[in-house]
Amino acid sequence: RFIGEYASNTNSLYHKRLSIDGRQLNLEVFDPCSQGSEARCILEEPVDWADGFVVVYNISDRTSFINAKNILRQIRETRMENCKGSMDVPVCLVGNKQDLCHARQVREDEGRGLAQENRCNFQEVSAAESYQDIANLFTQLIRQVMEHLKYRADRRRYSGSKSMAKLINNVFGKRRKSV
Ligand SMILES: Nc1nc2c(ncn2[C@@H]2O[C@H](COP(=O)(O)OP(=O)(O)OP(=O)(O)O)[C@@H](O)[C@H]2O)c(=O)[nH]1
Repeated sequence: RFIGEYASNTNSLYHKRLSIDGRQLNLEVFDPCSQGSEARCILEEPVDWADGFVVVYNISDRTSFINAKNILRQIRETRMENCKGSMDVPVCLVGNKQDLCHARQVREDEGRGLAQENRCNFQEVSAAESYQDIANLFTQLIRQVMEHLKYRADRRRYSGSKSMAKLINNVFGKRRKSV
């Protein structure tokens, strides 16, 4: 549901239970209060705990696009510190307020280009006009998040079994020597 007017100058955490592909999920959406003046917007804290990100700008406000660019850089830097070359945490860049395209300040191809540079998904939407597009966008991101978490768990299992194989080799090696 689109709420036209509301106070939104604090960090907000939203909870939702939902079912995707037969799996029951508890979704937590943290909407951080971004800080900074003009085109120097950054998040208050690094968001290294998040499983996925939705970065939103307003297509009729170039400053918000520059802010989104800064936030994407911040996410990328946090990802590089934490992921160490593993598959990226999913990010979706969203150009909102498509209904205001008569006052457009950011071209669609600029948004798409920024998304490509940051290896993330991209979509233009109008939260005011289409609830369904936003719902689909979240569903798509959550599917990617689940894939990403599975990938990380498989990697951990694989490196765990490699260490086990090493351990077994060492033990046998020692035994052979002592026989
Ligand atoms: N025309 C139009 N207005 C929108 C749309 N989405 C949000 N708005 C309006 O834009 C204003 C800002 O929306 P917010 O959701 O507070 O945006 P925000 O980026 O979280 O703003 P901050 O809380 O300042 O960070 C509100 O008045 C919304 O009603 C849209 O798709 N079209």
